[in-house]
Amino acid sequence: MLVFKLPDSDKFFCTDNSAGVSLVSFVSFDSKTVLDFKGNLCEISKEEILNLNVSPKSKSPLLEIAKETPESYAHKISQAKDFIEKNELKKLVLSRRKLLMYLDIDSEKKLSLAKSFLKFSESYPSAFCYLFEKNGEIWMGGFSEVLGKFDKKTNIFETMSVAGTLPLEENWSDKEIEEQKAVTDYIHSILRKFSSNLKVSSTKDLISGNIKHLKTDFSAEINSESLDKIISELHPTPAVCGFPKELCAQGIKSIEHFNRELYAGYIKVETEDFIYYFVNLRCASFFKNYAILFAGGGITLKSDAQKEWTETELKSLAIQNNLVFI
Ligand SMILES: C=C(O[C@@H]1C=C(C(=O)O)C=C[C@H]1O)C(=O)O
Repeated sequence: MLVFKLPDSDKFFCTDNSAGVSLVSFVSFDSKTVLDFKGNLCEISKEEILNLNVSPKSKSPLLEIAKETPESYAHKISQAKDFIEKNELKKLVLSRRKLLMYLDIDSEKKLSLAKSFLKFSESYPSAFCYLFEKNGEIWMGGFSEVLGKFDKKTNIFETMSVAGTLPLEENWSDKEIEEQKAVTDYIHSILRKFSSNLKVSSTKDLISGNIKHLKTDFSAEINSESLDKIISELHPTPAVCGFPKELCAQGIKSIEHFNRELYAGYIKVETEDFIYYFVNLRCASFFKNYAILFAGGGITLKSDAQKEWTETELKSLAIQNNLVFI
């Protein structure tokens, strides 16, 4: 079962499981896992979504997940800074998992994932939002960061550099500006190999609920045969990993000590006119009595551990604030 909504659209879609095509695929952060959803895309109403029976069955081994605290995260941030210094990097994106026990919230009520998905979709109209259940796993997520959007008719490829995070009322500092520039420079260096007419926008604010990011848009005419290569070169961008990517992915693994799974991977969606690749952020996996929320942020030598913790707390509220218990 999969339901999703495209950015700036109020229509919901599902896949009909028919054999042959797979128009939606989830690719993990390390690109090793690909979850294909079979069938054509069909519109689905809110009423039909509410009738879906999506309830987590499995209990994941809770004890394996050490509880992250501001102190333990500060220690990881200092390890990330050592790694940045030693390897002369611009940034490294560190993340954490937040455990949310439903029973702690309200023991009388039950989580409704269908209602939560609809509320989440309403709260983030410009985001790609999804909810799926496959092979006993349930994930929900959504964000407006696009790794790629390819127009099949015009061969125009669009992408964006999104990084830097602050609460809405705060002003940008050099830390966020440098952090986002590292992503912009990286995307630029790849796209210019594939297109001679690359257009780059000015940098603007991207508002996402209670926080904002810096965003630069790219547009380029490409050869359709280059599409897969462009995506594999772009992913993971320094918005979710770092540069050079293999070294940074190794550093992240040794500091974070968990498998990111689908978090910070991407979701490929093919429609009649476009092929989209959405960055899988602001997401969570759901179990019988708790959810694991994933959130991270770019670390530079200028990072303040307390602010980085707050950033992950604010990011995890995208999911947390939209959970509906009935
Ligand atoms: C890593 C995440 O977000 C990414 C990292 C950002 C940052 O470092 O400021 C901002 C937006 C996203 O590109 C996340 O939401 O977990």
